[in-house]
Amino acid sequence: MAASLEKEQQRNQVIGIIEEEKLQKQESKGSNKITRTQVESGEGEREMTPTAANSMHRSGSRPQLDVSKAEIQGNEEEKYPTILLPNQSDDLSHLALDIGGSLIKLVYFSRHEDQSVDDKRKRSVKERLGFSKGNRRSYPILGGRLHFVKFETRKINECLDFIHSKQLHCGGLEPCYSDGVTDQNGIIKATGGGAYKYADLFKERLGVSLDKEDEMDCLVAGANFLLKAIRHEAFTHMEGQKEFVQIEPNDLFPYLLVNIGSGVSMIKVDGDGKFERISGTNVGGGTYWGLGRLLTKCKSFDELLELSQKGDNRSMDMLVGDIYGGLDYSKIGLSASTIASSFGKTISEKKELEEYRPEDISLSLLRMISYNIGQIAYLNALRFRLKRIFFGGFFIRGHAYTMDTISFAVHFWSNGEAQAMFLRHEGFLGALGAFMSYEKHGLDDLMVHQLVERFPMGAPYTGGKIHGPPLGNLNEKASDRDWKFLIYAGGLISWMEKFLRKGTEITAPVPMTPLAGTTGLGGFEVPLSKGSTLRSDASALSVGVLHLVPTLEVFPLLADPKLYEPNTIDLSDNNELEYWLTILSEHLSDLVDKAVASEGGTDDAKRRGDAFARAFSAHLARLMEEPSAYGKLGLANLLEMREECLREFHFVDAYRSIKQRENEASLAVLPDLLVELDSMDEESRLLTLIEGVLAANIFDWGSRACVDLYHKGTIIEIYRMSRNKMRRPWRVDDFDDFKERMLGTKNNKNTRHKRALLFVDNSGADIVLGMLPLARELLRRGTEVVLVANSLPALNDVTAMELPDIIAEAAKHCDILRRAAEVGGLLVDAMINTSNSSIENSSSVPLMVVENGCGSPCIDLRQVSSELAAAAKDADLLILEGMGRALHTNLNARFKCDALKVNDVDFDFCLHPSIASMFPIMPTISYWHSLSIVSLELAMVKNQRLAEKLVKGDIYDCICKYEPVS
Ligand SMILES: Nc1ncnc2c1ncn2[C@@H]1O[C@H](COP(=O)(O)OP(=O)(O)OP(=O)(O)O)[C@@H](O)[C@H]1O
Ligand SMILES: CC(C)(CO)[C@@H](O)C(=O)NCCC(=O)O
Ligand SMILES: [Mn+2]
Repeated sequence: MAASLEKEQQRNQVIGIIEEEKLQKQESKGSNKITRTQVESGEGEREMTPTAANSMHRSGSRPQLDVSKAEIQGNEEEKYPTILLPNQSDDLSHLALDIGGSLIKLVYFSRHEDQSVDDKRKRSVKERLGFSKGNRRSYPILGGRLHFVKFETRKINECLDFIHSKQLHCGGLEPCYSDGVTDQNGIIKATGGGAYKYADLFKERLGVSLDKEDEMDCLVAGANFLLKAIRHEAFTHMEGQKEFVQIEPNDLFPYLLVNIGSGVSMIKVDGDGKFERISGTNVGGGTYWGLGRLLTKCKSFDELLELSQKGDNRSMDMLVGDIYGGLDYSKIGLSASTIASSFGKTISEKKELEEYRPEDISLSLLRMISYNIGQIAYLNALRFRLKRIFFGGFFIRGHAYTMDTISFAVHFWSNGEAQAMFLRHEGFLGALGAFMSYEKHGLDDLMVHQLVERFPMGAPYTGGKIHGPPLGNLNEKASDRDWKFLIYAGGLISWMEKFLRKGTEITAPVPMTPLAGTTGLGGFEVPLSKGSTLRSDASALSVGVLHLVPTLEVFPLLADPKLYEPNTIDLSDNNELEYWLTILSEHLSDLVDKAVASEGGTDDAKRRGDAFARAFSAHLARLMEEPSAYGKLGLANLLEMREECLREFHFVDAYRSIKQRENEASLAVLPDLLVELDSMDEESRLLTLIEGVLAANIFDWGSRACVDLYHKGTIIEIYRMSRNKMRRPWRVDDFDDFKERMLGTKNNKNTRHKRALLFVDNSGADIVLGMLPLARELLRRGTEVVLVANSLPALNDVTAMELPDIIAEAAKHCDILRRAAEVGGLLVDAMINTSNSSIENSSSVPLMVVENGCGSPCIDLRQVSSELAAAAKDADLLILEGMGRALHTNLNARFKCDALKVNDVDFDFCLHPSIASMFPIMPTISYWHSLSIVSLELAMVKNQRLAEKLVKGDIYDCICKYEPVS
């Protein structure tokens, strides 16, 4: 009863919105009242320019934004003011379809509320730094997520159910009434033959019209978008080796696009919207699947492909050797193992179909078709002198052997001149292109740094909504079947329940990469069937959800964003990967304990903790088997995945209570520390401050060795112990040079820095006793300080949200901090003692807090928050603290201003050979000299065995490295 009442209310709301919008439209026809808003939002174009040739067609086809009550936010004089759409549903979704002969591909967009609240801190930062988000566009930016899903065309009903269950056909407005009531959002972009064939079915079942977009247009638009906007979208695949390539957007054209769907289209692409379909072949994916099904009685495409992995085509194919009595035909370059005639061997034998192994049939067929397509592609590339060939379409299905075969053909016939490349979103080109044909999505001018790809780590849907593929896909093949189950169960059974049931079945997935030896001159060897099972559906996990975050920006102080590589460690080295995967898996149980405790240790929390552990281990196992399963992976991505996985299992902040406890304990001793510091002269104070940063950075819950320490002593004991160990000279000790830059020499007083950005790391002692006192020193010297902290929790890192309270507490004991925080607008709410007796100079530089835009212990400076980007504009000193931000990432980053990197190096994360080796042999990073960069490396080594072995030092050794401008 209650439910139906609620439904009715919602329905009235929806109708209310629609009615209101109609009203607004009528109004706008009669007067110019809201035209500005309309023009800015893109909606106005339709109303204002009815004469434009195709405006009728195009405007009608666009899912509409609800612009009722729209108002300009912020300054009217701004060139591109942000428009607030109070009535626009946050869940506005757009859906586009590519309905092919074999598969239906869906790309849909879901908008998610900006989780960060627009709090006082944010507003004051905005005021002070003078920026407003989203000033790049003249219409509201659609931040949200792009999801990729596919269904078999023969099971179109499942697709319709899916769309219906998620209300994708009506812009995500909930609830949507397809039974008779069709709202104005009932138009969906669609491409592929099915856009024609199934138009009536969509109308009938969902009440929507399909707006047809040309298939070739869409393929090209999708490919161009992916190649320009997604980092490492393309890769080569030769002899089992996958290598990601980054192509410069201005060096992309011309190329040949070969889309291997049911049939094959070959398109010469010369630019955006500039292309020609130069060829095609009817021998394609449909041929393999169709013939294969008839010949092997396989029930699914994957089953057929899986069979091929155990096949030996020599029983089917006639080889050169079969014809030449075992000899090569070397005169024309054919080895005995070259296939002379696919399936040719079967003519000379008196065997019936049943007497052949289905495995061999499948392999023979796969090779015949892949090789043929590769060869035709090559010939067409030759016709137009195209060097690059990109292969898309779901025939490829991320299957190593298929890609190797195609690559071999291209390489062999072109003598290495042409290169075959594959796309991670292989089969979604057309659907993406259709999606992009909605105007004013702004998708076409989204830039690389505004897209973040995330893999659903275990939670197929949260809050009752499906966000990604179901869990079963981790090692289950029947993805489509699962979808159905989940849709119907959606809301009734939580995904967690399902996971817990499924969890026991999750095992390390089986590899599908045949290793070396697949190809050889003039022919192929039999694939090494290392694994007998085919990996779960490629689209399920090889392609993540694309998060569109229009507010992300490239950190403006990067010397050269093109050369910037955040990850210090290259995980494409298998030993590295193995080392880090092991570390993460060893940390897991400890992390789960923390996570469960953070949620009060309830039964529910325990179950989720258990599920999280299983999901994350499964991902680690998967990566161990197939390192490039998630595209090009850096350590930063790996660490972020862990945090994301926690969040998916609803662990908002696993270290919450630890952080709180440590903050309190540290704040309690802060006054004493400040008194101690104030009694020192400038020089010893600076040294003590740097020691303090190093010592306090010992509180790192990412490190095993440190975690063990915490069980043995109080925070303050450990901190004191840590500081007492700071005996100089440190293992590497350039402190004096740094001091000179800060304090100058007797004859030469150095100028102060204008603004320092301090990238802070952990909560507790690290921030309170380490970084805050350092910030205070800079403030005292007249340098503005911006504390840069995480947007979301990660390990025990302090977040931007938490900082104002910590600062307010600290400010109670310190006038310098208090004034600066006041000026920086951080103390609006805080109840602090306002007696300003002893400080004579009332003009203070501000202390500010900005969020960095990420939720991981590492930071990719190509994708930072607009706050940080704005704060960076006037900064002339950078201090990067902690191993995540200054070591795992950004160790090699080059900046446009002075940079000070403060790392502690701890056992688990940092003393891996690759990193440790950077410290004893400092010249390896000597190229810093060539830039105007001042950097200081401060490191503490926290493992005896490794310290001895690798740095020839002792546990808790410190490294302080400073490089002055040359
Ligand atoms: N789960 C699957 N079910 C069916 N076919 C699959 C599957 N996975 C991969 N394939 C292969 O992918 C092909 C379809 O690829 P794709 O979706 O790119 O083409 P399509 O759009 O359906 O076809 P066309 O563009 O020719 O109309 C199939 O013919 C088959 O070879
Ligand atoms: C007919 C299409 C374009 C449908 O996607 C595709 O299946 C295809 O390109 N087939 C090959 C037709 C040919 O050029 O021989
Ligand atoms: Mn197609």
